Amino acid sequence: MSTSGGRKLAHVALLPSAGMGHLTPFLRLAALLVSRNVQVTFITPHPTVSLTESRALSTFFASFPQIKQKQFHLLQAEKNSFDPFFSHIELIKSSGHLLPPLLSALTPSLSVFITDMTLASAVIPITQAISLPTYVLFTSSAKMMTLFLSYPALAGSRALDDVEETGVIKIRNLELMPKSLVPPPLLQKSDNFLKKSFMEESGKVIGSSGILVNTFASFEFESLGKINDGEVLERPPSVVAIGPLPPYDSEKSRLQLAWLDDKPAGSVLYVSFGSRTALARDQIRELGVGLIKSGSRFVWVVKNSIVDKEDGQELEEVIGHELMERVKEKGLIVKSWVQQEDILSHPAVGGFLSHCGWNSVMEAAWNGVRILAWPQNGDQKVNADVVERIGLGTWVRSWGWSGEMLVSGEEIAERIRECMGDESLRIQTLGIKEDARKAVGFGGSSDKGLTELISMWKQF
Ligand SMILES: O=c1ccn([C@@H]2O[C@H](COP(=O)(O)OP(=O)(O)O[C@H]3O[C@H](CO)[C@@H](O)[C@H](O)[C@H]3O)[C@@H](O)[C@H]2O)c(=O)[nH]1
Repeated sequence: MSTSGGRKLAHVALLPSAGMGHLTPFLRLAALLVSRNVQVTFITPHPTVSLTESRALSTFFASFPQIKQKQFHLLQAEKNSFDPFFSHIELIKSSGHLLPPLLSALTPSLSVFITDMTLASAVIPITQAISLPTYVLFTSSAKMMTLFLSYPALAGSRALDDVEETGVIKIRNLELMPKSLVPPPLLQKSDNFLKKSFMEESGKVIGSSGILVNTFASFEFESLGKINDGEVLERPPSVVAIGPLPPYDSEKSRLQLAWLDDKPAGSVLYVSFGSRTALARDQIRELGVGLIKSGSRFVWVVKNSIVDKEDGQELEEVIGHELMERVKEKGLIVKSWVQQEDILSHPAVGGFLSHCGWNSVMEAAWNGVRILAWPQNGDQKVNADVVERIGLGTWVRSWGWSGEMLVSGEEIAERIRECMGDESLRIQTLGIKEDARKAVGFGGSSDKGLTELISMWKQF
């Protein structure tokens, strides 16, 4: 705790997990806290997995000199998972014992620590040992949180065995969750990273001082209400919706937008599957065919490998010469990192073909851009379900999980036409944008939630 003009300031340290899907909400939260007169120390696991993460960190610290950066040098470890981001999460966790000296060297002493839900089991025992109140930032939806918090209990009962027969999961007093929404690794008998992570982290998150979640009350009213009313766990930690976490100024580059500038309002479809999802080569090509046949204008971000450092191929090699030429007639196609916020906030952009990574969902809500959902992995079907129910977009459930089927260009084109031509969806998404802005605006639900937390932290 420190003082400014005689008033107490809270001092908060943040420790994010691996990948832009986890780093971005932590950076946005740090920026938001600074704007609320909170002193922030940002702990950066070093090295990062992707170049994009290290670039985002450099830009961030250059823009926020008042935020103290502390590098957390990770142990050298063998990669033991097929997914580099999962390996890195393991590495951060196994380096956890290096945190105490780093934390005790921080001045003034910390009021609160905030970490990611994927790191809770390594961090919370350490921070509890030094009586440091620790919160978890849940970077996915509140609906996904219902599954996350109840998973150990489900795994300990017959619920997961019965799912093959019943086709649904029953989480205490909640509406039944169809098996088709649940990430398949969570239902496998064999051990895997996600299952292990849900088992280990969930219990520790339950013992945290509270959970912050990047969503807002009117968007996920039911899930938030059920968690806080004790209908998921008998005694849940308090869950506070603080989203959508707004982008900070230096996230905007305004570099790539010339192509969009002369396009009619709402006429362009933005196509991206987030920071770590590469479609199979044949699916990428069918998607290209679909985009052309849809007749829509588009900006398409092609991703060919999970980690950017490993992608040495040229765009033309990935999508083929002929398709490349045809695509150029109607669209802008890129194979590098784009500033998604620049694109989604551009008036020409009216639709988003998205995998429904939760940050992308919140960014679409923030900008009032309708989603055509094409979830691929993990939490993304649960998120797509939220999107569809609230009226932010449409979802073709039959497209399945990544790699389950090859979705034809013809089918993709038809769905794009439907989504982009849906006037009522356009109007609904504008209403959601208003609600999103209200939630974080002065006196809004997320604003109030964060304000209350900060005043409590000042007392710690
Ligand atoms: O070229 C790009 C690609 C992505 N982004 C940004 O990167 C973030 C990506 O996050 P998200 O949309 O959530 O997707 P993933 O990168 O796939 O995120 C991972 O983390 C999320 C949060 O836990 C989960 O919901 C996802 O399923 C998981 O894959 C967003 O802020 C995007 O705006 C860009 O700015 N430019």
